[in-house]
Amino acid sequence: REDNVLHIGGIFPIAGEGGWQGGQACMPAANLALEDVNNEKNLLPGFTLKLHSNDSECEPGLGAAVMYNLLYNPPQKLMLLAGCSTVCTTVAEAAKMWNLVVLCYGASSPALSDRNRFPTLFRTHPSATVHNPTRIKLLQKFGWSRVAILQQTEEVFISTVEDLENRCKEAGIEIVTRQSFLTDPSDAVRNLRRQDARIIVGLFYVVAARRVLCEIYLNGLYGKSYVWFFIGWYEDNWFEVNLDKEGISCTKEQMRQAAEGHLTTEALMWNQNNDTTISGMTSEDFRQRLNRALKKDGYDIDNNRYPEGYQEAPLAYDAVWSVALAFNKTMDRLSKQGKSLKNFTYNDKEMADEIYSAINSTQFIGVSGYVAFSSQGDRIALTQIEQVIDGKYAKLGYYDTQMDNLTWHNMERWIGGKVPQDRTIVKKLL
Ligand SMILES: CC1(C)CO[C@@H](CC(=O)O)CN1
Repeated sequence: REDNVLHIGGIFPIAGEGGWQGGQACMPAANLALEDVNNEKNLLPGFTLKLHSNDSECEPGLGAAVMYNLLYNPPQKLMLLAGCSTVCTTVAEAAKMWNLVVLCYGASSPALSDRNRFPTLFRTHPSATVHNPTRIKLLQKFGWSRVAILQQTEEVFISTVEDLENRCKEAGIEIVTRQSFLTDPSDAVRNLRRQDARIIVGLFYVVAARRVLCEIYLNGLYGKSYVWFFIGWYEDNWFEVNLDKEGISCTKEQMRQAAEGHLTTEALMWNQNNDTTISGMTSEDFRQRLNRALKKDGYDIDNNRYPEGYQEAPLAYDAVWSVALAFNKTMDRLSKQGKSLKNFTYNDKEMADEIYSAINSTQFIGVSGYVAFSSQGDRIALTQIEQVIDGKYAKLGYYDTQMDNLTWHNMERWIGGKVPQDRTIVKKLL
């Protein structure tokens, strides 16, 4: 029935070039979740959740236009889903004027962890700072107290490095130098060599990573005396592809040599164990269903032709479940006051606060793992550590920051057969 529908808005980055077109897989994932929550008989009984979506192309201006269209065209929306850090920043900063919760399934920018600027923002996508406690844990595990930082001057990496520097200070780890570059890393890498950097944390997008790796090779900053920390969400063979297209002067073999042994950290986005999640599926069941849906959309999954955002699809699926569970909780509370969500209007602050507190306390086992939000609305997530061994990524372990628990498989391999030192050891001549 038309009047028993709860409407939400969805802003997905699909077309366009700049940024992350993750809506290609995240929108189908969100639609699968809508199907599932609406089939869940004891969830929002008597009501149907409906998603009204449009494409932001990961452009904040277009994202704002999509938001206004969703808000100024009936039916009344109860909250907004959005992806891309730039779009979420714009939408979440404006949404408070309509008392709307914004749930971001694809936004990693640390700047979004700010309740003053974004009072109604929640995200199922962890902040990029989630890597930092893991980096510190690994530095401590291998006894490295002298590190260098190499970063690309992009907002997300600038704020991540600030968080990392604070954590290094707290842990008594010296940052011997912090080098940054916009597009050409050659000077920055040469400066690392001059400062005798041995343990280096690198923060850059994947195209810049290939340029850095070739400079590492040319400057000899690789092998048994060096350890590099890279970001783990590049594609697995990132250091062997696009070399001609991007004008990389190193050969595939040289890139492999430079890449051997580096460590990576990344947030876990797919539930790692065989948990039966709140949807009744395991994450592998979800993968099969998503693949079928994407094949229907024309993606040649069997030949590894994945849409962008495949990695983050569980975050979009769980975002819709978060909304349904929060609305369910809110409906129960409101019915005791003789009210209903279907009467929500944009200036109903009380009802907006009910929705906010319901989502704030939402926790469940999803296909992306345990879903819960910090007081800043950030996703609480596990991180995974890998190392390139013989040219392939091997899983070294996982870190649960909340519990300070490192699960380690003792698989790591060092080129020199022992843990590299974080500085040149000058032997005292007797
Ligand atoms: C892990 C990544 C690729 C980080 O950027 C996110 C997009 C964004 O923050 O704009 C999507 N997920």
